Amino acid sequence: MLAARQLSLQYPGKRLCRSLSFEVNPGECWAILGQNGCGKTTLLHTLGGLRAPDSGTVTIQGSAISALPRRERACKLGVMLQEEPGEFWGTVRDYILLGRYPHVKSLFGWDDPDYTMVEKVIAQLELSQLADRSLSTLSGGERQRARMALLLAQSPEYYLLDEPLQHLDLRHQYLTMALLHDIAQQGQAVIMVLHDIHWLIPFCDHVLMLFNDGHALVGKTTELVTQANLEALYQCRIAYSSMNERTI
Ligand SMILES: Nc1ncnc2c1ncn2[C@@H]1O[C@H](COP(=O)(O)OP(=O)(O)OP(=O)(O)O)[C@@H](O)[C@H]1O
Repeated sequence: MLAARQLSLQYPGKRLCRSLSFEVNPGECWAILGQNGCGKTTLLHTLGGLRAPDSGTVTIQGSAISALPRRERACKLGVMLQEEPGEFWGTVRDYILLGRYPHVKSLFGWDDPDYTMVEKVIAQLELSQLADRSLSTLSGGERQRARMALLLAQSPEYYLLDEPLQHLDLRHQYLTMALLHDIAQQGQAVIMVLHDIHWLIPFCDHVLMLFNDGHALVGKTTELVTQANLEALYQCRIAYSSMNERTI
């Protein structure tokens, strides 16, 4: 389990959360919601060990994330950042292969199962026509699908994703949410920052609502995703009709 205990996060002059405790178990699909600037990315980075908490702890199966060797950490945790630093000059397939890096066993690089896995995720993300193209030539949505494919190739136990639907058209938003839901069903865990509340009820079983004053609501989607809670969270009127169907 990924456990946050008594977590407090802040920047000078801004408290993002205080004494926040929750547990994410294998098989669960979580959404982190809140207004711009409330601290969702900072929280996700802290859960992924990219930032130390100001107080409190984050552990994975009882171990502090910072204590895990890097390769082991990459097998347990996969992080999709909101923005990717740097440029990559290889093909889409080369890029996705990087996801297999923590699993490499041979001194000589990737083995057949790694290549097989990469072809599988290329097909899943509908990237077959683009696999031999330079990554740098892809559109925003195509690149986002390549980033998702890299994470699937990495196949971590816990997926941490910051706005995984950015740049995607409606079809690929749906496919990505269905994919993330399936990943959780298969026994891994998914935690994503989400802005589009329409995907919540069909695909996410847990939710963390982070308010601007640093308090949070944490629990089951079916209990917390109410019109009153959403209006309090986003500070606007919302005509919310829950979309319970997993089809568009
Ligand atoms: N290094 C920093 N120093 C000071 N303040 C920061 C720093 N990084 C982020 N912040 C501030 O902390 C707050 C939380 O930022 P964060 O990126 O976590 O928000 P968010 O909820 O993910 O926002 P968005 O929905 O816009 O992506 C913001 O007000 C941001 O300006």
